[in-house]
Amino acid sequence: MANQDLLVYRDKIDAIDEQILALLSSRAACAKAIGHIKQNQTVAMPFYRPEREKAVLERLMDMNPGPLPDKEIRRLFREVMSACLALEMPMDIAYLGPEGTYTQAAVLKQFGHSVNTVPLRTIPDVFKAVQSENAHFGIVPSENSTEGVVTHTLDMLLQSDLRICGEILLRIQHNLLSNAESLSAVKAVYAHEQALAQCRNWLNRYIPHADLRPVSSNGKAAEIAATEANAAAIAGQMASDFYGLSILAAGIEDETNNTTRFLVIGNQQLTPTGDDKTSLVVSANNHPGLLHQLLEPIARYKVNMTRLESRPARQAIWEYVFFIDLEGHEHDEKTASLLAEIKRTASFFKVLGSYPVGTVF
Ligand SMILES: O=C(O)C(=O)C[C@]1(C(=O)O)C=C[C@@H](O)C=C1
Repeated sequence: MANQDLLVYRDKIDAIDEQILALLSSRAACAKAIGHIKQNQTVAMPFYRPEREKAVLERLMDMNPGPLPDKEIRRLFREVMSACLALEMPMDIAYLGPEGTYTQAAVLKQFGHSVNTVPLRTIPDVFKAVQSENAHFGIVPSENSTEGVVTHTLDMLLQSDLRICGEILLRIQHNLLSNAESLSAVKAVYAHEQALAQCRNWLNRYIPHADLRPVSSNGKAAEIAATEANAAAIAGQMASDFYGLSILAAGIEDETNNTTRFLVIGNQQLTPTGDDKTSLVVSANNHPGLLHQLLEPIARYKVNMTRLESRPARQAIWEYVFFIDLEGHEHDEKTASLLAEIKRTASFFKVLGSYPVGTVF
């Protein structure tokens, strides 16, 4: 009898799948039509519209009746839009490699699996690929749990004409990946030194006998663990799939809730979504109270500053440049007048981009 019920539900699922397929095909046809419209404009119209994608995903999560959790709805529709965008324009996305790193996971979280991902060796290489139009967008770490603030990215943003077109927040889960039979068989653990530091308590407790070996990236660690007997790597789920390693232990970080931030860099100006951030870089001749003078308008406008970073300036005329993230879009009225005030006091002022606030999902 139970089996009979099961068959009834399978029949229902078959019928529903047919409807989903028909609907997906209609959706894809609409995306193709949008692609033609975009292609036929006299003024170039961007194919990738992160602000629209954000609105689509949020609307569906708000409407979600269950039982699928919002996170799964987001993931499924993320992939639907990724496939639709690929019909309009196949996207090449450059990122800081190697494959299997958290940066690659960030690419897939933002763009889905239907893009062509291009791993590059350095952050300047990623900027160059986008600048020379060898890639549509680039993904670089900004504040990385494995490197802290990524100063290279800040330096490149200062020099380059590219803009920040998005931020990607990724919850980092460290796993112990290995082909060893068991934890007791693991003789060496490879990882970026920060990942080793973040898992220290767990490593001391469960594999105190293992030799800890820092390497340049967690992707590199996984590559070594895939070939060396009884070696393990600390890396994300992606690396386990990519290098064919088993997850010997999942979620081994001492501090859970570990989120890192990546930036999407490109040539695109995005329109406001109502929930945006603006990144800028400012400097002025050094004098007592300089920072206060630059920041005072932000307090007066009651705008939230989500980040402040100072970097030694390359040119000697300014000693420091300040990287500031604010809530709001440069084309919002309030943000625009705040930016105009900051610009008046600064001798150097550059908006790096206005883009939708990222979600941790
Ligand atoms: O609305 C658009 O402009 C589309 O191109 C459609 C669509 C989608 O599939 O919903 C696809 C790609 C864009 O990045 C945004 C949305």
